[in-house]
Amino acid sequence: MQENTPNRRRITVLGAGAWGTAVAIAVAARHDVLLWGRNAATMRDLDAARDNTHYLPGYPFPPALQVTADFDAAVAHTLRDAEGDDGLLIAACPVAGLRPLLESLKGRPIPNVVWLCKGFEYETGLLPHQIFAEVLGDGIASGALSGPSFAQEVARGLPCALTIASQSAALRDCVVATVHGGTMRVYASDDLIGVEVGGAVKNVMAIATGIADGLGLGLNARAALVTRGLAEVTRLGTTLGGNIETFMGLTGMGDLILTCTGDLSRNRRVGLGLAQGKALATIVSELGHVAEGVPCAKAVRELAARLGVEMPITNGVAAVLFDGVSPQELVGRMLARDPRDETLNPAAK
Ligand SMILES: NC(=O)c1ccc[n+]([C@@H]2O[C@H](COP(=O)([O-])OP(=O)(O)OC[C@H]3O[C@@H](n4cnc5c(N)ncnc54)[C@H](O)[C@@H]3O)[C@@H](O)[C@H]2O)c1
Ligand SMILES: O=P(O)(O)OC[C@H](O)CO
Repeated sequence: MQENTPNRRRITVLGAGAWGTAVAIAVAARHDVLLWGRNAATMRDLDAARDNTHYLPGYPFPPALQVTADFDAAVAHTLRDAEGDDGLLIAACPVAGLRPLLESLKGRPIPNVVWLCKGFEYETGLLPHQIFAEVLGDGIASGALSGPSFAQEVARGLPCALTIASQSAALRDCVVATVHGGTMRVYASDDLIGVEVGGAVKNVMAIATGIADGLGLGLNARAALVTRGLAEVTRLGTTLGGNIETFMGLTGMGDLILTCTGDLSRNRRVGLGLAQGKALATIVSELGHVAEGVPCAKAVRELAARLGVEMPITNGVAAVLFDGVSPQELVGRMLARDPRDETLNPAAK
């Protein structure tokens, strides 16, 4: 196997949830990593235990991973060093936290920035790269790192393939040189829209598949839902300007398959809980983690309605989450829909 030995780089991960912690553990095999979290008491616990007992218990921190609640120190860790090398700043918060996090970076001399969150902003319907542009403009090399990746498997060092999407070739090269290697493969793309839409809408499809599986509708129904879900993701993504090819890749079909079928998915577990008749508030509180598909279902329903894009599965999930429609009623509605041609944008018969 070909060895990949990148230069040692200073990396800061902003956000100490499950995914930020897993990525920090993975990159600390080859780099000097600082993991920042906003709660000082929690970060002291992590430091003492050398384990994220709150969000990702059972995966000991490697020696090159340090933790802090000091935001200034966390950002300064990635500043250009005496040799002229820039560090890498990784934003690992949920979509809801991205705007405030980026606001707190304003006016600082920051280097390359990558975000890991998957969704549309609830209030604005914006994708993460659009939030970044609104807050920090286009003078900083930035991009989305996305793809099929459960935190627990990455923290265990199991193989995983991700995509770095950015308009900046230098940023893409930097992330590939830094993160690719060992058990981690990183592919590059310039299709930010396609990559971000795939990562966002698959979470809604995972809730739908969780509902179907929880109701015992069978493997045929699951395959149909994932496939029609991919058509729906692709329809919205191409309307927004994404490249159709991207939806067949890691951040499209790849992440859709993983999240719809893997029981480690928090979004799939939301759907399973809904099928059991649990209230959304109960499911979310039992989960103890973010389920991006919940706010995303509402944001995507509104966006698709504005754009005139047909998204029946998303609309159905949003109806169960927010309008009091029961999972059983949703199944009836989906099966009663009029027939369609199996093209991307069919005319109603
Ligand atoms: N867990 C995974 O396997 C995984 C994999 C790939 C991508 N992601 C994405 O990464 C993002 C973070 O997921 P996670 O698994 O780390 O979530 P998590 O629920 O495990 O942790 C969320 C972290 O963000 C903080 N947080 C919560 N709400 C916040 C807010 N409004 N503002 C700022 N910080 C906030 C919490 O304190 C916590 O540290 C999500 O967008 C998720 O879709 C997760
Ligand atoms: O646990 P979920 O449903 O948030 O999914 C985690 C990752 O996005 C899978 O790639």
